[in-house]
Amino acid sequence: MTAALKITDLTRTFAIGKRLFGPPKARVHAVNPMSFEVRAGETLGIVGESGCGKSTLARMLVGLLPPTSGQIEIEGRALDRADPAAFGRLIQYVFQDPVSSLNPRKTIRQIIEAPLRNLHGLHGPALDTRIAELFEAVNLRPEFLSRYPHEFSGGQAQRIGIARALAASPRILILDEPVSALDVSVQAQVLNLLAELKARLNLTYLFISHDLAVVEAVSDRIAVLYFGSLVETGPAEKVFAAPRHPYTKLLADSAPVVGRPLGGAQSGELPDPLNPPSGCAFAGRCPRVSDICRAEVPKLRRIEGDQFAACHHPGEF
Ligand SMILES: Nc1ncnc2c1ncn2[C@@H]1O[C@H](COP(=O)(O)OP(=O)(O)OP(=O)(O)O)[C@@H](O)[C@H]1O
Repeated sequence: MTAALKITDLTRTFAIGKRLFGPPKARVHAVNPMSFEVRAGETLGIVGESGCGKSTLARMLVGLLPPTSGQIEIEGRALDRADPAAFGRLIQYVFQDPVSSLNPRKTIRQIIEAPLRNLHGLHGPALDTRIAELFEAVNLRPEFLSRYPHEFSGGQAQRIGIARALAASPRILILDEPVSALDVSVQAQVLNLLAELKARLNLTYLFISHDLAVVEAVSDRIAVLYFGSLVETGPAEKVFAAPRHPYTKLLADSAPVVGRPLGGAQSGELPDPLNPPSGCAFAGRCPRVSDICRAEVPKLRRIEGDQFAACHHPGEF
């Protein structure tokens, strides 16, 4: 079956200390050659501590940032960066901070209208019908359309953000910490809405979050990122319960409580992104480190069933 989303050797570096002539002084490797697939109808959770490359990956996937190299395919079609509307019609982004992601000078109607006009050329009664449908889909009252973003609570604003993303009729949503800015009481409502929309519209989700309990609850599979690389992927019920990569174990051990972020895992030393180690990037923090770990970057390989890890000593802890 064709994957909903497939990335192949996707890479992004950033030049630091640019000079007018000649090469930059240094390069940060934000995303190292990364390959994975997301199956149709699946939710892939993406976790990892701050700076591991989650946002850079997400921004490449929605066409906001050009990759340094590699390929992005949606439903078997390679995305062409020369055609940003092609990205827009297939893959959309829901932002972490719902209120500030909405233009404060535009009414909600203007915000929702833009993708319908620009990507689908809708106008007149067809436009009105589609706006009404979208508002109903996210359980918002039609009279809200004439209001401005600051008049809404976080939960309502996130529903508007979701309606705006759906206006493009995408196949895939990138949900970047979609509930972490919301009150706990509202988080479940928004998560339920997302689950309902996914089933109804046959969507595929990438769900990025620091909150392991939320990721575990909403995902079918989970991908763990460390220092710009995928270090483990597998079924949601396996990855934290029976981790194979020592970094996943560290995350799982440090966030046992629902709603608790990845606090404890931040205590170790991350390598210097300007001067990455020659072997495994986790070697400096790993209790099972050996000579091969310092010499050779481990490749992501199948450990058991659908569980993959990039470790020279998987599960040995
Ligand atoms: N525009 C940029 N210029 C230089 N370095 C960058 C740029 N954007 C990101 N980076 C670097 O790339 C790496 C990955 O950053 P990224 O923001 O993707 O991580 P993240 O996992 O999303 O973190 P967070 O959860 O804090 O948003 C970091 O080392 C970061 O400093």
